[in-house]
Amino acid sequence: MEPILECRQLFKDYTSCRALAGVDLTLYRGRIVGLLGPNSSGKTTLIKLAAGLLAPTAGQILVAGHVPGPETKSLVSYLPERTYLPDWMTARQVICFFADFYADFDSAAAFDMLQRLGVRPDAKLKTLSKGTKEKVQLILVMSRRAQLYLLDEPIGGVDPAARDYILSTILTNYSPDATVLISTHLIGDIEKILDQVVFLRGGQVDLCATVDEIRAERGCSVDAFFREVFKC
Ligand SMILES: Nc1ncnc2c1ncn2[C@@H]1O[C@H](COP(=O)(O)OP(=O)(O)OP(=O)(O)O)[C@@H](O)[C@H]1O
Repeated sequence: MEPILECRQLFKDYTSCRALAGVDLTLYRGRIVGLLGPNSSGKTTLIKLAAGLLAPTAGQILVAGHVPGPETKSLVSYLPERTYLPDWMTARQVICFFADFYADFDSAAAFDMLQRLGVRPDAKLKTLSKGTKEKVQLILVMSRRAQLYLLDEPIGGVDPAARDYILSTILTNYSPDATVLISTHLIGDIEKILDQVVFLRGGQVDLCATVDEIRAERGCSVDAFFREVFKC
């Protein structure tokens, strides 16, 4: 099976520091993968490279066999760590905007999720709380029929009760051959939906394993294992 994401000796330097220092990683289709690591380990940088927002300093990153660029924009649905939606628009207007912009956007699914999460479609985004804006943004991203979803800290501001619905939405609302890569610090909440985890440390892959392997071989949850591995 062709990998959905491949990194070979991937380096990314900013002017002041090296964020990725030789990442080798292969992700296959049909998985939900947690991208985990302490602050500054390079998670956002890796996601931005996969989304085509940054270019590697050295090495290679491929999405479905393509260098991230115009061909991969239609394959990748990206949720940035910060909200970027225009505040003066309503949720309904941004859904219509996405439907115009992306051929693979499912407006009916988006309105359905909005209703289930109790978000009023005609409320202007600037009147919504931070957590509610995050819900709208996640709904938009997950309503595309993409092959690779890149979610950078998707539910940091969402209350714990809504998190469970959102996680089951993430689980059920994407095509079975798509892969979801989620960067998060909320490991305990998210690990129930993960198939696989990648630990980043200092811009390198420290561990790439299935959740079942961690539970069987380490005898603990991913959250407990992460705390042990990255203990300060
Ligand atoms: N635009 C930038 N210019 C300069 N340095 C940057 C820039 N973006 C990130 N960095 C640096 O690159 C390193 C990796 O940052 P990155 O945001 O990828 O880490 P992260 O694992 O996502 O962190 P966090 O968990 O805190 O969100 C850090 O040392 C950070 O300071």
